[in-house]
Amino acid sequence: MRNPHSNGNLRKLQADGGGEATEENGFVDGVILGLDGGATSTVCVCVPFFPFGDRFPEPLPILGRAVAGCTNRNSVGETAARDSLEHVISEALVQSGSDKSDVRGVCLGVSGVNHPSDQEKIENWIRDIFPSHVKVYVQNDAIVALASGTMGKLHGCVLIAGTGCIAYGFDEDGKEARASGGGPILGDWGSGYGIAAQALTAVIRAHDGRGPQTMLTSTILKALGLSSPDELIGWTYADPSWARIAALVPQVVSCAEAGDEISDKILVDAAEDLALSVKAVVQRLGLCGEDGTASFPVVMVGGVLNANQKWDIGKEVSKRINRYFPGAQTIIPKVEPAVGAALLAMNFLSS
Ligand SMILES: Nc1ncnc2c1ncn2[C@@H]1O[C@H](COP(=O)(O)OP(=O)(O)OP(=O)(O)O)[C@@H](O)[C@H]1O
Repeated sequence: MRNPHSNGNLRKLQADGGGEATEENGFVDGVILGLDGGATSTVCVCVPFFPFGDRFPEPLPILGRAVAGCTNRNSVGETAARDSLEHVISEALVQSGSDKSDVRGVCLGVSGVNHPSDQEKIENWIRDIFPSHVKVYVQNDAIVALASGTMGKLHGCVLIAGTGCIAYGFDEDGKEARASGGGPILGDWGSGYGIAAQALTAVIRAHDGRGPQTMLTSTILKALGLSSPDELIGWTYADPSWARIAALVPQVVSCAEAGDEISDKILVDAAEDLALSVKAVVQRLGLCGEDGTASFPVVMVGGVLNANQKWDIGKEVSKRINRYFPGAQTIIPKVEPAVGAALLAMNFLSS
C-alpha cells in the first residue's frame, strides 16, 4: 500500500499509486470535503476519498484545511453565511491542489440544523457550487461530532458540552434519539452557560442574603473587573451572547478545587445532568442491550468535558455513565469534527 500519510496533495497521492484499483493498494478516487460550522468559526478539510468501505489509513491524510467565520445563518444572516461557506470550501481546495472536478462528496455539520428545510437550504447552496454528481450531506453538528469519535460510523452516543449541550445517538438500524440541547431556558444545566448561570445566581443570592456565602463572589468579580455584585446585573444583560456567560466555567472549577461547596455542588449537578442526558438517549435506543451490559461508544466533545483539570467534569460524567452502563466506552475524539464530517461522507458514499 502506498504511504498516504504525507502532506502531499491529491495529484501526488494518485501518482504514488498506479495499477489496478483494489482495496489493498489504497486506491484514491478524488477528494472529500468535510465541514464543521460552529458558532464562532467554520473549518473545512479536504481529504482523499478511499472508496472501499471503512478501510482507510489512520491518521487520514489532510490535503487541505481552511478556516472561516461563522456560517450559522441564524446568527450572521444568509448572505454572510453563504459567502463564508463558499470561501472556506474554495480555500481548502486550493490548499489541497485539487479542483471542483476532483470532489466526490461534501458533508457539512452545522449547528442549529434540525429541520429538513434547514438542510435543504444549505444543500442547495452547496449544489450550486459543484457539478450535479457530487453528493452533498448536511447534518446537525452533533452527528458529525459522533463520527469524529467513531471514525465515521453512526452508532452509539455523543455528548457535547461547550457553550450549550446535547446528547445524540444512533442504534445499528439508524434509529436516532436526542436529549437536552433546548438551550438555557429549557434546562441545559450541564452546558457551559448552565454552569455559569448557576454560579452568577449563587453570587446574587449570597449578596441578597437569600443563599450562603461563596468564594464565587470574589473570584467572578475579579475575573470581570467589577467591584460589587450589584454591578453584575448590568454586566449580565449588557450583551446577549451565551458564550460570554459560559466563559466563566473555569472560575467555577477553580473555586470548587479550592474547596468551595457551592461551586462543587454546581459541578456535581452539571455532571449528573449530562450523564442523565446520555442515559436517556441510550435507554431510548436500547444501546445497552436487554441486560444493560452491551458495549457501545459514548463520544465526549466540548470545552466543559475535555479541560483535564483537577476537578474534571468529563471524568465525573464518565464515572456516572459507567455506573449506569458498565459496557459504555467513553471516547475523546482524536480528529476534529470537520474530519468526522469527511469520514461520514466517505462511509455514506461507500455503502
Ligand atoms: N479549563 C476549563 N475548564 C472547564 N470549562 C472550560 C475550560 N476552558 C473552557 N471551558 C468552557 O468550555 C466552554 C466552551 O467550549 P467549546 O469551545 O467546546 O464550546 P463552543 O464551541 O463555544 O460551544 P458549542 O459546542 O455549544 O457550540 C465554555 O463554557 C468554557 O467556559
